[in-house]
Amino acid sequence: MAQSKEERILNFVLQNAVRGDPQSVVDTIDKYCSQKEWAMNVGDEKGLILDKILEETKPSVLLELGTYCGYSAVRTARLLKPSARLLTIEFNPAFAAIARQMIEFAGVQDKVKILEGPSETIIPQLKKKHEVDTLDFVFLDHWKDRYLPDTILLLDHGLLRKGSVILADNVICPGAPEFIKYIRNNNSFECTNYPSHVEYMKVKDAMEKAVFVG
Ligand SMILES: O=C(NC/C=C/[C@H]1OC[C@H](O)[C@@H]1O)c1cc([N+](=O)[O-])cc(O)c1O
Ligand SMILES: [Mg+2]
Repeated sequence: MAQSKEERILNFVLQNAVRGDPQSVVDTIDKYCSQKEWAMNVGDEKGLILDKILEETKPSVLLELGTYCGYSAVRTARLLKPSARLLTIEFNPAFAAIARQMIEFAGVQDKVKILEGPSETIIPQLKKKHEVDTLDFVFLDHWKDRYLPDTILLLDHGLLRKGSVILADNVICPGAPEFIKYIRNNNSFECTNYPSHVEYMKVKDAMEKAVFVG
């Protein structure tokens, strides 16, 4: 069977990064995806915005939607305190398998748990099945037309508390217009836009931070 792009990215990491060193895994994926094959990781430029917001928020319980190869899970986990936990939801089994190996190679498997399946099924299970009370930080990077329905699911299931931070990737490209319209017009959220570029490209993109104020 021909190798997938995601398998090529993983193999490049296994052969060129340092086992147990999450920064080297992040840098190696960025090197491959900027020089050899583009892939939809949040990347180095928007990754620095993610880093800054994580360092400001100091979250203990985090949720990511859209694991893909595990780039942002590794990038996030490298900044978390030892007791913090990241749950990351991935719909595609092939991507989940790549991400699992990426996360283990980086040595952050004790902080990261991949939940395989559709976000609309898993979000309602977070409290009872995954022992979540409320979420401190949510990173939206999955299908862009799921940003709004999944944000509403988080609210409906009492998963946000005063101060919970939602950070959304790609609010310009590919764009999440319904999500942006809703979140910027909802007084329960305080929004901040962070202009940037699509990973590894000169195309304009942005991230949106929405703090739940209750
Ligand atoms: O579609 C994008 N993301 C969709 C991600 C989908 C992931 O979540 C579920 C699916 O199995 C995949 O792992 C995307 C697309 C571009 N792009 O420039 O086309 C840039 C990005 O940062 C993106 O996140
Ligand atoms: Mg993205």
